[in-house]
Amino acid sequence: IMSHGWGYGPSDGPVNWCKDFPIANGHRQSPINIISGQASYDSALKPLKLNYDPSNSTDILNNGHSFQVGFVDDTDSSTLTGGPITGTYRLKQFHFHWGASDYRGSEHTVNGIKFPCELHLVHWNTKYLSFGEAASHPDGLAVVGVFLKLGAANPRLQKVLDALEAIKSKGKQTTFTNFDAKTLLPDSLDYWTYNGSLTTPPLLESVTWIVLKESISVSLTQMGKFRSLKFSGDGEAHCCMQDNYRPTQPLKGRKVRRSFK
Ligand SMILES: NS(=O)(=O)c1ccc(C(=O)N2CCc3cc(O)c(O)cc3[C@H]2c2ccccc2)cc1
Ligand SMILES: [Zn+2]
Repeated sequence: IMSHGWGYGPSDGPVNWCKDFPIANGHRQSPINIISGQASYDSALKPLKLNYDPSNSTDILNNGHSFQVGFVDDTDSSTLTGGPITGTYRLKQFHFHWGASDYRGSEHTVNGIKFPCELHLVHWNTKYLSFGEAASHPDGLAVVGVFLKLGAANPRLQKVLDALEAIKSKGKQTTFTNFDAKTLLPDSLDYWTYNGSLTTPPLLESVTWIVLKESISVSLTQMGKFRSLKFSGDGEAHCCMQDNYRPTQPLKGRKVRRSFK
């Protein structure tokens, strides 16, 4: 895990990231507030194609600022194609951002509305040799964002949440195989898209964001499971993993397109 030095607390949080990562004040930073009435329909946008092979999931890791489920990405077996992107992007990992309360936690917002949680499925452009290489190019990454909305318990989340018992603190990792990430997606793949960045340091401006209009459900109890994780490592002062989201950033003239009428 990269040396942190950054976090979501009062001294190492988003307002201070610009000191070590000046690109924080760049022209294509994420997340943003999506104003639905200002997103223009683009008939040239293709449907999203997500082909995920469940046998590619490998592990689940508490990296000290979220937890992520990793995938083997040495072949084109779990890919994103179509949508606003050209070429083939490989699934590398998915992770979440969430709040300390049910009224915040998502990174993107819609008409100023915050959701309690947001899922990010991270893909990298196979025209580059690796994720790390792709991350330094403007068309290197594509992240699919899915909002989680309070409601009935989501059975498809349960396998992920049950695995959290084993990775409570920073640096903990356990095997996590045969997980079909496609089961986390809503029925509709209608989306908004815009050019942005990683929402965590190094905040690289290399992400084509694809934010789904339809949300998936999460229950209060399931939200409690997210919040049972720790930012801190074993033996360190206990620090609940919550509010691990970056606030929305200025649009700076960017256009948000939508794939749906
Ligand atoms: N929220 S997000 O914009 O969707 C996002 C996507 C990918 C990543 C990511 O996979 N990595 C690799 C692991 C990692 C670990 C860190 O401690 C860290 O500070 C950043 C990351 C990022 C990362 C992406 C690109 C280059 C270096 C690191 C992070 C966030
Ligand atoms: Zn993220």
